[in-house]
Amino acid sequence: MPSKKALIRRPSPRLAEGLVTHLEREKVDVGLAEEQWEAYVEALRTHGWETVEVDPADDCPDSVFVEDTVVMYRNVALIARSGAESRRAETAGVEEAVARLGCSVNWIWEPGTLDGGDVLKIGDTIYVGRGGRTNAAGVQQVREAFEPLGARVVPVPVSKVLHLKSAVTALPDGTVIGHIPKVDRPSLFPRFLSVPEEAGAHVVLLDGPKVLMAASAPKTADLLADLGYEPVVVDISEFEKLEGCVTCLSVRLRELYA
Ligand SMILES: NC(=O)NCCC[C@H](N)C(=O)O
Repeated sequence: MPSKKALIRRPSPRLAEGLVTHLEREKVDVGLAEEQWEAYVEALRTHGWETVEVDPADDCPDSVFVEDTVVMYRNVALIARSGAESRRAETAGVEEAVARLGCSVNWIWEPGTLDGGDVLKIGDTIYVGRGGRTNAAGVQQVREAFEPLGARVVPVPVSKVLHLKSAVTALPDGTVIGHIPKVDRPSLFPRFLSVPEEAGAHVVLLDGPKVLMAASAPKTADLLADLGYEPVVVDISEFEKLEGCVTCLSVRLRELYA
């Protein structure tokens, strides 16, 4: 029976100092962000995910975006090396957490850079965004880490948004969804569905037809409901001000041996 564990990390009190690259900086309400984070975690739990809290990294403003620190494939945790130097200290606590869960641990090494937000797995295909945070050496190291385990790595250019998964994610049947103005090459994906909102491109697969989505994409939620999915909606406005989305607040671990 596959495990359903999800790594999460409590927001830093310095969250408001988080990086912004493609957006104008807006004031972040840290108290509201904490409430939104609790509701996000509760939504995961309600749908059967056991949440595993990584030790907080209070000095790292962006540490809540735990997805960027590690990529899981089967039982292997590949510890990222962020393209943003200010985020590199975040990995220490994550490394401890995945080791405690019994994962094999591997690392992206210099000169490679990789943010987990650039990695989209669909079955054994691993799309890796080559953009502002992930370089060619990072892509190559993902190949070397995971292709011997049976994965196929497909590099994808990313120029319009922070990460690949800011542009596209995938529905339970593997259809890739994205908001066309933000996707560099939709034709790289075998099945692509365009959605009407940028935030509509972000779904976390919860269970069967249930998909976790942001409240900022109501038209996409309607579209997906019309296609037979069951959107579970959370408000993550304070994280969106820092270019975060629903995917980046957790790392789901589905194939642990323990
Ligand atoms: N995977 C993600 O979408 N992560 C969001 C990271 C946002 C953070 N402010 C950053 O710029 O790194």
